[in-house]
Amino acid sequence: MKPQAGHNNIDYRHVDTITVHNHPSYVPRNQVRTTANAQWVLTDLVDPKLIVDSFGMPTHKLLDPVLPSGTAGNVIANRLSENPKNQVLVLEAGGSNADVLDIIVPLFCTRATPNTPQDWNYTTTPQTAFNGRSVPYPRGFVLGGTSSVNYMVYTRGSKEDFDRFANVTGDDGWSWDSLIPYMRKNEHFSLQTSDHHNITGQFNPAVHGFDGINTVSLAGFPSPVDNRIIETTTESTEFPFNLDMNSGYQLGIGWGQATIKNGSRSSSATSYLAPQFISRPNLHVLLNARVTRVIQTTAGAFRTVEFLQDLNGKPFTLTATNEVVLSAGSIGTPSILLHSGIGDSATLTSLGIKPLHNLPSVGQNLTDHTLLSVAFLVNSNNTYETAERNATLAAQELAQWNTTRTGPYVDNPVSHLGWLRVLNTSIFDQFPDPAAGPNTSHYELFISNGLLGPAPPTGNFMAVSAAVVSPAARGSVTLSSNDPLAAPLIT
Ligand SMILES: Cc1cc2nc3c(=O)[nH]c(=O)nc-3n(C[C@H](O)[C@H](O)[C@H](O)COP(=O)(O)OP(=O)(O)OC[C@H]3O[C@@H](n4cnc5c(N)ncnc54)[C@H](O)[C@@H]3O)c2cc1C
Repeated sequence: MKPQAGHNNIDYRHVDTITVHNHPSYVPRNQVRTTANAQWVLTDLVDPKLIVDSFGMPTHKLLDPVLPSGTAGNVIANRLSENPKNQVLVLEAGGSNADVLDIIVPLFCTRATPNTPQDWNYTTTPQTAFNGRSVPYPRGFVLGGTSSVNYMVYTRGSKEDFDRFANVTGDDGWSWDSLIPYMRKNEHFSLQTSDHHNITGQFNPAVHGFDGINTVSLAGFPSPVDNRIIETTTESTEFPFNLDMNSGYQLGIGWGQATIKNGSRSSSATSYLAPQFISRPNLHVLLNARVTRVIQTTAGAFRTVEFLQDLNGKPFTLTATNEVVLSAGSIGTPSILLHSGIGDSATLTSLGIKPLHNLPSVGQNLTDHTLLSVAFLVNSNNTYETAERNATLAAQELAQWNTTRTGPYVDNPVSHLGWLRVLNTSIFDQFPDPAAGPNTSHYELFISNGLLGPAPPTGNFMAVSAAVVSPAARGSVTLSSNDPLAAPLIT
């Protein structure tokens, strides 16, 4: 399936150091710079140490990387623009996140994807393990990227996960101890929930940050399954209670934490590009700008970005005087690199793309946590399905959310989480344990008082969704052609 074309409304906010020629809808705000080749000019971007790609790993040094605006991209844009000397431009292929109810109301997160205007609407190639089916592979196509469409569950990796990054990279900067200050710096843990309930015993304050930009909160509306889940943890050794699964030790069952602020989604667009930040004169955002390539400016340096605003129109280019940060996510980043001639040279040549840098690992080792939602029929009518089938009740609950930010719509559907390991470990006599260590889970459970998705005509449900969080399988992102608008092959 092809990615969606998006809208062609252009949102130029405070673009004051950039010149655009031949673009009828652009009216520069104040300072205009004219360049001989009619390109856009930016100044002073980026501390390379801050650059991360979609896996949270450093981007390839070749690209000291203008910013696609995803979850990571907006964080970097915010941090860089703290320095008034840096002029930062964020380019986003999708549209604005503002006023899109399905990506604001937490309970509506299951409607945000797949097959919506805010989704790239990718599908995988036919998967042998799925009996030849191809499945949706959602990615946010909107300001804030996937943080604008995800389920908002706030989870850090385990200490062992981060320490493994440090070992693999040989860079202690990726260890848990090195990164925890940054996790705190990101986080504004809210001590107040929408229903003002007592949150003592539902999290561990010692492991959180309270002064950051991205709000994290506990549920603000009680779920009918709350007590039963907590009772299970006292009755079963298989499912022990964990006060805070974000402490570095993740095993057990505990209360869900979510990137929700006052009953609304906190994405990297609403937090890191909030009004107090987007009003900075040196932070600029351009929507509906589809990057097609980065272009080599001098040997080994790619400082020019090519992008389209009209998918059938002529491309624009802009050149950063310092560097370009490529943060287009786990699918977008390798796609752009490959179309730019950075990848396996032989494969690129066979597609008619001129190879510029032989880097066979680009697009390889795609790792993801496959999730399957398991539904249980329940004999209660107090589940999400009831309101979904009753338009009057749904309208009342939405009105309650709208006026008071209370009621069931303030939360995502995941009340509790479990991080667990397979019980029968004899399989690891034959295969290496893919988890980072003995205190790191193999699978994650998301517990919800209803289905994660549209309600069928009858029945009430409880869902326990399972995600494989230490997968052994690896996939890839490759190109089907040299057309940068063609969807990549996700295998
Ligand atoms: C349905 C779903 C639910 C999820 N739920 C959770 C959850 O509850 N908790 C959790 O921790 N994680 C969750 N995730 C995963 C998490 O949201 C992502 O891993 C994370 O947001 C990725 O961030 P990123 O910065 O790497 O990429 P993204 O946030 O995807 O950012 C990439 C950005 O680049 C833009 N872009 C891409 N290509 C181009 C181009 N050519 N030109 C211009 N712009 C481009 C995209 O439009 C996007 O804005 C979920 C993911 C999905 C799909």
